[in-house]
This record gives sequence, structure tokens and C-alpha cells, in this order.
Amino acid sequence: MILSLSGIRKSYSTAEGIIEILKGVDLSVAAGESVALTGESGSGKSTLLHLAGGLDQPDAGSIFMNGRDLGQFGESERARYRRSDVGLVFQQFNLIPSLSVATNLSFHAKLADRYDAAWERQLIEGLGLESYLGRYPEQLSGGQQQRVAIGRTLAARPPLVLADEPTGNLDEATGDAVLDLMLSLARNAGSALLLVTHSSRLADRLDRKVVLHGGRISE
Ligand SMILES: Nc1ncnc2c1ncn2[C@@H]1O[C@H](COP(=O)(O)OP(=O)(O)OP(=O)(O)O)[C@@H](O)[C@H]1O
Repeated sequence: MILSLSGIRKSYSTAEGIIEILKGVDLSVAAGESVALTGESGSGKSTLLHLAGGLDQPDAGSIFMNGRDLGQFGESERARYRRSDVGLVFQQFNLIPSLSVATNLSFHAKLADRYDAAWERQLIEGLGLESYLGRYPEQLSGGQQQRVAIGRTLAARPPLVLADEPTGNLDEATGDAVLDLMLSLARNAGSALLLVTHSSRLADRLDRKVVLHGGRISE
């Protein structure tokens, strides 16, 4: 298994007191496998993705990535993990404003030493970004920025892609193209994909669908 979560618990303290969101989540994803994570709003899907991405830590339970225990990582290992093992496609695009679309696209791939010009070209075409390469992020619409952010993550061919509603701002055809590219990465580079979606149409295209309900995962 490339990603194994077991017994994950996570609570938040709010004005109303402590709320327990994850109550013992077990979930494993194999290399090359694509898994749809579904569940009602507020069930904790984004929380789970943040934990798997090393952006936050669980109150209890363990997260293993490629046999390594994230709980044992120090700050620099955690930063390296976020930079090269995992690709995050979240709602905040985090494009670098001072860099052109073309430079943003290749940035992570070069940083991770996994730049592949042919794959980048395929992403640019698949995401319809040919005419925007010389622009800067602020000169793009929300959906265009989202496509660049997706391209940048996939260009780096991370072993694990974590995507939170990656097609949220996109029209259906573009959303389908995004999923095609993610599935092609899974097939060709063996990347694992854990994707949060409310769309059963998208979920049906993945290998497996799991539901987060009552703080636990059911198949
Ligand atoms: N930092 C935080 N502090 C307090 N509560 C939080 C925090 N982050 C999330 N929550 C709460 O935890 C719960 C789970 O949130 P999360 O964003 O993980 O849900 P989700 O399943 O991704 O929802 P959606 O489908 O609406 O995006 C929600 O009730 C939310 O209000």
C-alpha cells in the first residue's frame, strides 16, 4: 500500500465545545489505484485529506506513506514529504503570482526533479492551457487558475495525488479532461489518487468508492 491510514481520530475545539470529526478512520490506497472519497458536507473529507497530505496531524492513529510513518517525521521531513511525495489539488490554488503560467506549471516538477516535457505538453493540451502560458495568475479566471494548479501538481508526477473537489469550478467537459489526466497518471506513472467528490458520475469512473459517515469509512 502506498498510503495507509489506521485508527485516525481528529477533533476540533469550537465555540460549542469539542467536536470529534474523525472517530477511527481506516483507509488504504495502493499504487496506481484511484479512490473516490464521498460523504455528506461536514463529514470530514477535507480534514482527512489534510492529514494524509501532512498539513495537519491526527489526535490518534497512524499514517504510513510507502512504509514510512508520518507521525515520526520532523519538520524538514514533513516539508520534503509535502514537496515531493504528495501532490495536493485543493481549492486554494497557491499559484506563484510573480511567475508566468508556463513557469508555474513546471515549478514543482523541477523542484522534485521529475520534470518531463512530453507529459507537461500533454497536460497543457488536455487542460486547454496553450493560449495562457505567457500570462500571470492574476490575469486568469478562477477556472483557468484551477486548471493551472491541477497541471502544476500533475506535472510533478507525485506518487500520491490528493484532490479535494478538483473539478468544482470547471464545466463538465473540462472536469472530465482533468479526471482523464489524473487516471492516465495513475495508469502510466503508478500514482495513487484519493479524490473527494460529491459527483457520483465522477466517482463511478474511479476504481473504488468509499464513504465517510459518522467519523468512519465504509466501502
Ligand atoms: N479548523 C477547524 N476548527 C474547527 N472546526 C473545523 C475546522 N476545520 C473543519 N472544522 C469542522 O469539521 C467538520 C468537517 O469539516 P471538513 O471540511 O473536513 O468537511 P467536508 O466533509 O470536507 O465538508 P464539505 O463537503 O462541505 O467540503 C465541519 O463540521 C467543520 O465545520
